[in-house]
Amino acid sequence: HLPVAFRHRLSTWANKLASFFSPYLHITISEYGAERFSRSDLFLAVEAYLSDACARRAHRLKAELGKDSKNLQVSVDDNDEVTDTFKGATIWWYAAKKLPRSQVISFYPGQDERRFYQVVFHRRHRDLVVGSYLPYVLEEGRAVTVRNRQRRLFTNNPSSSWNPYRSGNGVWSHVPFEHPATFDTLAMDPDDKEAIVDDLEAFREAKDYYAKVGKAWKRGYLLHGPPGTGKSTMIASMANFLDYDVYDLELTAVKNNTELRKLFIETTGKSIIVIEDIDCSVDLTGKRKDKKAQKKNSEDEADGKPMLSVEPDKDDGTKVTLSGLLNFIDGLWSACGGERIIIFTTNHKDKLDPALIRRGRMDKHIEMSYCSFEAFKVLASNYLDITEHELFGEIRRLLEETDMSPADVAENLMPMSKKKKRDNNACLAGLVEALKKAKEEAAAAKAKEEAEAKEKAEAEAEAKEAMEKEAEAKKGQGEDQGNRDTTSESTEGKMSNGEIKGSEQVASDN
Ligand SMILES: Nc1ncnc2c1ncn2[C@@H]1O[C@H](COP(=O)(O)OP(=O)(O)OP(=O)(O)O)[C@@H](O)[C@H]1O
Ligand SMILES: [Mg+2]
Repeated sequence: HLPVAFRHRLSTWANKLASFFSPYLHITISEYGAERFSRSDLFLAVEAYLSDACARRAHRLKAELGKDSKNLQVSVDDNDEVTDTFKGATIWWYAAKKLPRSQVISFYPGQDERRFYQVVFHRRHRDLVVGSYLPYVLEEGRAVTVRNRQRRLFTNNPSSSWNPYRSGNGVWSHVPFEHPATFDTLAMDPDDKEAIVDDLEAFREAKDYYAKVGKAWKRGYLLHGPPGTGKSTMIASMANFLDYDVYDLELTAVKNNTELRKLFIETTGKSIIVIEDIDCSVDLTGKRKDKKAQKKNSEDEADGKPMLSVEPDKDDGTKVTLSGLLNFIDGLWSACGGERIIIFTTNHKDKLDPALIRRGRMDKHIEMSYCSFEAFKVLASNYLDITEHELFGEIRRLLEETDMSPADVAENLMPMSKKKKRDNNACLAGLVEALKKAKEEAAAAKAKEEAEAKEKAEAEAEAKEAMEKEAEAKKGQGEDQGNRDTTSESTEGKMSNGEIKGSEQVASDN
């Protein structure tokens, strides 16, 4: 029943009086910061910190299955107090919530309440708390969040459905990342594998080093090799090893370079950005694009309309260009955030533009090749739990002679039959059979190819012979003519002489 102004004044006096007698200071950290739309980073960090470090000391807890979390999150319940100590100072935390005074009926119950944490400490610890304790809480809380989060696999939405005001309609959508591949299950040469693991580990810890040498904290890998040799599996293993999110970028759904840049900006740190089958997904020939632009230019001129500036490399809003992609990986924008790994996969490394895969863009080129014996041993121990067998010798010999992808080898080691019990001998014998068959097929294909080549060569030789004959006939005619007209030396005759010489040489070479 008091007027508002008077009420405010009263509460200010009350606070003043309290602070005169009490030596304690309060800092409030509310859920929604200055930007009303997103939850404050500090609040989330405090929540994570308290649930990790101090929840054991609280009496009232609440358990929730966080949205992006793989396990239960226990945190301090509202209106409870927890105590923390930091460098000898005691700090009290309170969780509380404020209900809005407005009388508006909300569609989403609970949406309107504002939760906040309050940290209370003695006046003499002010500098300590503000200067070191709160930053420490922020850092710890972030680390806890990263540890507890469910890793995610993102894919880009088509730009027609981008809507920044609706959650779930951002530029990326995601599902939990649950690929079980690890470096232990990945079959490849052990030395190569170790080198890759080493490289990844070095990258993860190299924040300061990258800063020192003045490079953006990112690294590019190019995985190349025939189908079924484990390129996608390698990406999953890397993500699991590093504990990173994966952004699977579908280039065909990206309309232009601007969109590509936006997608990049929306990725977070600690992530792997993947473009699979880079040679197939988009036309990256810069030259053809130039031609198109030129054609467009000339059409514009033909219309007689005033021409707007059309630079050859300018993004005309229809396509991702090579230069756009180069900038995506290595331009100024690529330094936003950090701790990103960019991976391209391809079946044909030679089809890629050298600029795209130069060091600095794709720092490490990893070749995934057909199954070697070493790789086979990994598969055998994974699938059959064996490290030795009498058939290994034969398999080694066959693998050296035949190209078989790890995917095919794995398929042979995994008989999918519920009735039959898995029998190692049968599996390995089956693999030997398959290898023999593959070898025969390869030999047959080679023989066929050779026969075709031979046929072709023969046909060519025949054609040449025919040409030779024709030329000779012509020469004969020319000589006849020369005899008739001895005064003028025909240049044609010279040329045909030359031709004959040339073809004679080719024939003799053959
Ligand atoms: N090196 C490997 N180690 C373990 N498993 C493998 C390996 N290579 C292939 N596989 C098995 O074969 C399947 C196909 O492999 P993957 O998808 O990684 O091949 P890829 O190289 O990405 O092929 P593509 O070029 O066609 O995309 C996987 O499910 C995996 O189980
Ligand atoms: Mg693949």
